Amino acid sequence: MNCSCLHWQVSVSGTEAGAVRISVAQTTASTMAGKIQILSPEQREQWLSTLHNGGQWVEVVGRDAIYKEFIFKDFNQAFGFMSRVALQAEKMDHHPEWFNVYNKVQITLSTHECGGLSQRDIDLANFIDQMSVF
Ligand SMILES: C[C@H](O)[C@H](O)[C@H]1CNC2=NC(N)=NC(=O)C2=N1
Repeated sequence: MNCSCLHWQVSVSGTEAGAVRISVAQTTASTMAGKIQILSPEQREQWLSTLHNGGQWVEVVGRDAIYKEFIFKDFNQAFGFMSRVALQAEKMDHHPEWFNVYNKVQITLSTHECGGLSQRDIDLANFIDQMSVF
């Protein structure tokens, strides 16, 4: 399996009565080196409430993702912004879910690999915010 967010530690031990005890515990993603980790509640709260977040990314209800709407002067500006974001997304191998009508761009970020928010979403969100002001 390629998803690395949930890790289950299964241990099997004998009991005095001869039965087998199986205990299952969820371990933290941070024990798995090199895999993308889902953000902790503290990390997401910290980012969502800091100035790095232009203040307008919001958590999606019912899904572990963040969302923001951008309004530009016209389609030309909106599409220029999308082009810059697209190039960076491809470089990062991390792509937004987005919707565009004329001067409006709605963006949702989440990480498929772990089924939720990761540092990659925060990094891409920070880049997107930088690209939205010109
Ligand atoms: C197979 C490919 O590497 C993955 O699907 C990449 C591409 N773009 C991606 N984009 C996003 N948002 N999350 C991912 O986990 C992701 N993974």
